[in-house]
Amino acid sequence: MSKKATNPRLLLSKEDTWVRPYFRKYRKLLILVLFLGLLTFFAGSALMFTSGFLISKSASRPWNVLAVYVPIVLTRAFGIGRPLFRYMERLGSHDWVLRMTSDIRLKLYRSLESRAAKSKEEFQTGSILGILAEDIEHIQNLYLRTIFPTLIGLLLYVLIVIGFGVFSLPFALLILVMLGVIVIILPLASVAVNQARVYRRKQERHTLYNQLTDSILGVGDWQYSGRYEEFLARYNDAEKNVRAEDVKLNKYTRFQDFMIQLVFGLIIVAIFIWAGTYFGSGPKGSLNWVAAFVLAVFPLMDAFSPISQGVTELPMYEDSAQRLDSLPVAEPAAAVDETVVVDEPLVNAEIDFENITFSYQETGKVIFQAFNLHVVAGQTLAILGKSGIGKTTLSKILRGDLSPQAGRVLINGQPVASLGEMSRYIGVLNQSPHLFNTSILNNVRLGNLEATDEEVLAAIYQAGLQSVIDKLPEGVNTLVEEGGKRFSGGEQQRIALARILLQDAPIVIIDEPTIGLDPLTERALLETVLSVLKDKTVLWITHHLMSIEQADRVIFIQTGEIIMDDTPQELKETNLHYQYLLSLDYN
Ligand SMILES: Nc1ncnc2c1ncn2[C@@H]1O[C@H](COP(=O)(O)OP(=O)(O)OP(=O)(O)O)[C@@H](O)[C@H]1O
Repeated sequence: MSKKATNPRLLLSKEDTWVRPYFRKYRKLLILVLFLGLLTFFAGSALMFTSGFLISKSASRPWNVLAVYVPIVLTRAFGIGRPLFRYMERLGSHDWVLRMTSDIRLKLYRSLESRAAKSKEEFQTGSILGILAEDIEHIQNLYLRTIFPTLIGLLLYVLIVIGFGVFSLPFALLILVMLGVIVIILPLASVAVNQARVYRRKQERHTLYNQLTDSILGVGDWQYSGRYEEFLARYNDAEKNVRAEDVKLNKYTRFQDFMIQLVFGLIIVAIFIWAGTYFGSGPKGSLNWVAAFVLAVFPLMDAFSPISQGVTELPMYEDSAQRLDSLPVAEPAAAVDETVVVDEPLVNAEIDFENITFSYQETGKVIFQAFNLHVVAGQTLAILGKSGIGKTTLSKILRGDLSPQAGRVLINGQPVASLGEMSRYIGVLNQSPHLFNTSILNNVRLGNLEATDEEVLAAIYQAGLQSVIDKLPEGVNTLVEEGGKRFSGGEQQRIALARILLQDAPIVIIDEPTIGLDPLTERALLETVLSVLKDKTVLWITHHLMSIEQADRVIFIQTGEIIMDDTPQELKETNLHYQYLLSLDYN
């Protein structure tokens, strides 16, 4: 968590970069929404006012038809106006919220994408799901349930007090106090009582998300180890905590609603008495105003009652804002003039690692120290080395997912950082490519969304999937099912390979895609992969030496240095260590 995340009052403070900026950005729409909100309540109140007047007037035998005709027209006008304004206000406020959510989602995506490789390590899947599912929705609700109703309620509060002030100052003061209980005292009391509770509930929900996703991702292992019951019990316990907080909060909400209704009842009685005395002392017909005033107050209840609930939820929004704020700030894209824009597809790409020094911040362990490597364009380079020596780290440095503390990485003489979108340059075939729950065709098309069906099919067949597809009743339109489980490991890798072929990047990193495959499937897959990628620059990270003779060059990394570097044929003849590795692999 960043330092900012511990700031107790982040929401809407100057440091808040997730909520506050949108106030300014869409302020005109905000003003319009507030105005329409006010008009809605005004029309509702005026409707009841004119209706009350009309009923009373009609009952007192009006001396002139115009005395009822005008209120009838007004009743109609306000009756139509109220839903119309409400509709427009809803339209406006949701438009505002959707615009803002879309901005926030984009910002969130950029933030996670800019450090895609790191985000996965820094944030648990559950946290990210929590942010996507809950926090953004909370921020939406912050506007719809708290900010808009509170602002409209406060504005109405002021207007009503001023309105009564026109007739009678003492009564306006009484209304100021009584409505103040609903608009100010009850919300503050609710925050004081529930703040910690709302915050705790949010935290517990978040823990629940983390636990649940973590456990579900490993549900198989829970079952295999015979501890499924324990898993369920743990989850139920965590959920029970959340529910216990919910029950307490609901209890308080019911009490609060009761208090609001009670105070409102008192306000109505007060207005009834005041209007009776105030207008009753005039000429006879003046009593007509009593019903008008009393009825006009009823619709206003809808304006004031949501304030307490909305304000109570503030700590929850605060927590969401803090969590969003703890996300990495998206690294700004390199300025266009510094970015090398390549319009033509790159065919050849050579790679240079120059004096790379790298250690993971978390452990401080130095993985590379002044590491140098030049890879010729079109070369297939096999990278060997003990587990944990840094082979995958090297590929991440090449992709720019990790930045070295010293040195630089060049592709065709250009620093990787200045190249912009890396998928134009590098494709990756790793141990577990993700297949989405859609057709084979769509999964492969991900490599290049512009590709025609013919191009997609060509890539599929090149990846050696013809015989697999032929057996499927729906051919390339067959769904791969979640995570690709409709297909075997080797077949999934071939689908991923087709995707890479379609992507047509000049460099491909192959990071042990054959793990878990039987030797025959492994050999067949490697043969396809290496032959279809033979014109590209390939960095092939491997433990197995199967098919290694197809590489142009083999290097062996040990404690951050290259201790072996030659063609596989030369190494086989001259290098004892390599011969030993070969003997291990083939025995
Ligand atoms: N995010 C990380 N934070 C801290 N240390 C890490 C991180 N990722 C990897 N490491 C460590 O860095 C070292 C190199 O890891 P890397 O995955 O690059 O090794 P590798 O050679 O590809 O291993 P393998 O062949 O087993 O896949 C390991 O000791 C690993 O524990």
